[in-house]
Amino acid sequence: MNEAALTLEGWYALHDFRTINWSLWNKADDEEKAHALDDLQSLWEQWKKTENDNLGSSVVYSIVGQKADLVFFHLRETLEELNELETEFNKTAFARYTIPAYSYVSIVELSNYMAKPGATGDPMDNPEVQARLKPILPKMKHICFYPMNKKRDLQDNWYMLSMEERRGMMRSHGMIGRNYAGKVKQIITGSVGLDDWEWGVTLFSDDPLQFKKLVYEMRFDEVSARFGEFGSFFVGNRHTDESLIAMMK
Ligand code: VOV
Repeated sequence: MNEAALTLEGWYALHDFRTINWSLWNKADDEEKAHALDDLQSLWEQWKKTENDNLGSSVVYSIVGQKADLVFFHLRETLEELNELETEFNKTAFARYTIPAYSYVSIVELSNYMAKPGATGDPMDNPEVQARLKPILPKMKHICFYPMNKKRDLQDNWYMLSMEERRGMMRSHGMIGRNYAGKVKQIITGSVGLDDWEWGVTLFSDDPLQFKKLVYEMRFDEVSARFGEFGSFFVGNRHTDESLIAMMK
C-alpha cells in the first residue's frame, strides 16, 4: 500500500453560490427592499465581527456569467457554525430574493509534501502553519473557484504512486505557483469525504488575467497535465457590503 500524505486541517469552508431572483426583487416595494438590505447588512456586521475576533473569515464576490450571481465564502472553526450561518442567511429577508445555485463544503488543508526533512515538534504549534490553516481571506479584487480531483485511472492513478513520485511532482507544482507570489493567493481546501470533488481551489488576485496565466501554465505541469480533473470554474469581482447594497438599489 502506498503512503498517504499527512494533512493538517484548519477552518471549515463553505462556498455558497446564489442567483438573485431579479423578477421578484423588481416587484418588491421600497419598504420590502430596505428591510431585505438591512437584514443583509446586519448579518454582514456579524461576519466582520467574527473576522475581527479571529474566529473565522468571510468574503463576498459577484459571479460573472450565468452560473450564479454571488458567492458567500465563509471559513469557520466548526461545521456546525457553517450550518448556522447558512441557516441564518436563509432566514433573512434578503435570502428570499436569492436562489441557491451551487455550494461546496471543504476544509482548509496543508499536506506534508513540502515539509522540511528532519523538522521536529508539532507543526500545529507553528504560528506560520496556524496562519495558513486559519487564514483571514484576502480582500483582493477578484476570485476564481473550481473543484478538482486527482485521477484514479489504470495508467494514471495518483493514489497508486509512491510518496517520492508524488512529492517530486508537488515540488514542481509549488515552483510554478511561486512565480505568482504577490499576484495570486491560493487557498486549497480538502473535500474528500465532505463534497463531490477532492479539493476546492480558491484563487484571489487583483488582476483576473493572472488566473488564466497560472491555470494555463499549470496545465503543462505533470501533476495537472496527467492527474488533474476539473469541475466548473466560477470567477467574479469583490463586493463590500456597500457595493452589494448599492448594486441592489
Ligand atoms: C498560487 C500559487 C500556488 C502555489 C504557490 C501552490 C503551492 C502548493 C504547494 C507547495 C502544495 C503542497 C503543500 C500544501 O500546501 O499542501 C500545494 C498543494 C495543492 N495545490 Fe497548489 N499552489 C498554487 C496554486 C494551485 C492551483 C492553481 C491549483 C489548481 C491546479 C490546476 O492545475 O489548476 C492547485 C492545486 C493544489 C492542490 C489540489 C493541492 C493539494 C494536492 C495534494 O495532493 O495534497 N494549487 N500547492
